Amino acid sequence: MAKLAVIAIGGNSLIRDNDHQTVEDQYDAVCETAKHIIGMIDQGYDVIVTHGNGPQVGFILRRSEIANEMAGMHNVPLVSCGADTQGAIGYQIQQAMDNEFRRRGMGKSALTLITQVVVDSNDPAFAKPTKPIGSFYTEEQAKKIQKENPDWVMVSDSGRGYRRVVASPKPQEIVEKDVINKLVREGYCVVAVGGGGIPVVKQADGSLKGVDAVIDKDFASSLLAAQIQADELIISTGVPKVYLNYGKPEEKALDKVTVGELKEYVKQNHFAPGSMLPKIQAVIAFMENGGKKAIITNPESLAEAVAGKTGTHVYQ
Ligand SMILES: Nc1ncnc2c1ncn2[C@@H]1O[C@H](COP(=O)(O)OP(=O)(O)O)[C@@H](O)[C@H]1O
Ligand SMILES: NC(=O)OP(=O)(O)O
Repeated sequence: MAKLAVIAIGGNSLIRDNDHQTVEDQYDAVCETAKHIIGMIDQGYDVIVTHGNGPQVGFILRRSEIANEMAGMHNVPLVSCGADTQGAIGYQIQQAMDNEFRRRGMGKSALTLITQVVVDSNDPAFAKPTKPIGSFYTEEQAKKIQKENPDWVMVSDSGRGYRRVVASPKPQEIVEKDVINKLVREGYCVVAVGGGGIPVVKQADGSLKGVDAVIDKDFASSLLAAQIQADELIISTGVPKVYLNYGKPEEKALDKVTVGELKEYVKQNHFAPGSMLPKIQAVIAFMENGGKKAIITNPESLAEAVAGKTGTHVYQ
């Protein structure tokens, strides 16, 4: 029987560097990633592909703001920018997967599901933005931008530059989880929970309403994986493995690690907040909610990682 994996692709891992940020560059990265995901499917996996949107949602929001400042165009609310990324990135992944399925005569197809994710309107995250979006800026650029936009909150993003941050409430419920579960178990490759899902709150009468925020896609993917009892949560990001003392001379790769050991390493501050820490927290949450195994690796190592040859493997 096929194993069911939720595989979460980082928004940053779809953008190779500052010189490769166009939609076409991103599609090239998506096509590469699709080949690696198919390398997993070949090994007997059914997959739900989830993806980030940090850079992309920030680009769309900034375009809207500039169009508003320069041409008086209406602003696009952040929640709609997030929904736009779900469609645009989902379209690219769906097309790339389908082209590859067809090329290899695999008789499978991919489809993208608009996914809403319920958050708590009283989540303290609304008062304390933490989710980096959009471009990376140098310290000098960040100071200038902050002066021009006093309402922005900017932080240093894991030593990679300065970025604008927005509210990132915790996901509580994946609204479309039953249909996602049904479709993947029928054999579709389902693209869902894009950008962590479109954040919505439940109103008194039970109706849903969008809110301006960006949900962490690793937390949302972890919740989805636990709720549909996926066998594995796989997080695909910019590094082949997780490291202790990352970026220091005594850096050490983690090959196999237990949840208990990971919790100890979190206490020892081995994982940067805003980048690796949320991934580790998402993996711990999945494992504590009944998950059997999680892997963290980069897109090009996916097939080798599920074969046990690389990546960081997390066990109970
Ligand atoms: N301990 C660590 N081990 C490995 N990578 C780390 C660690 N701490 C921070 N990182 C950084 O976190 C990055 C992943 O976070 P990020 O780029 O924000 O994710 P995403 O791929 O979801 O966009 C890695 O590429 C690496 O630069
Ligand atoms: N929404 C989200 O978590 O995006 P990134 O993976 O790009 O940070």
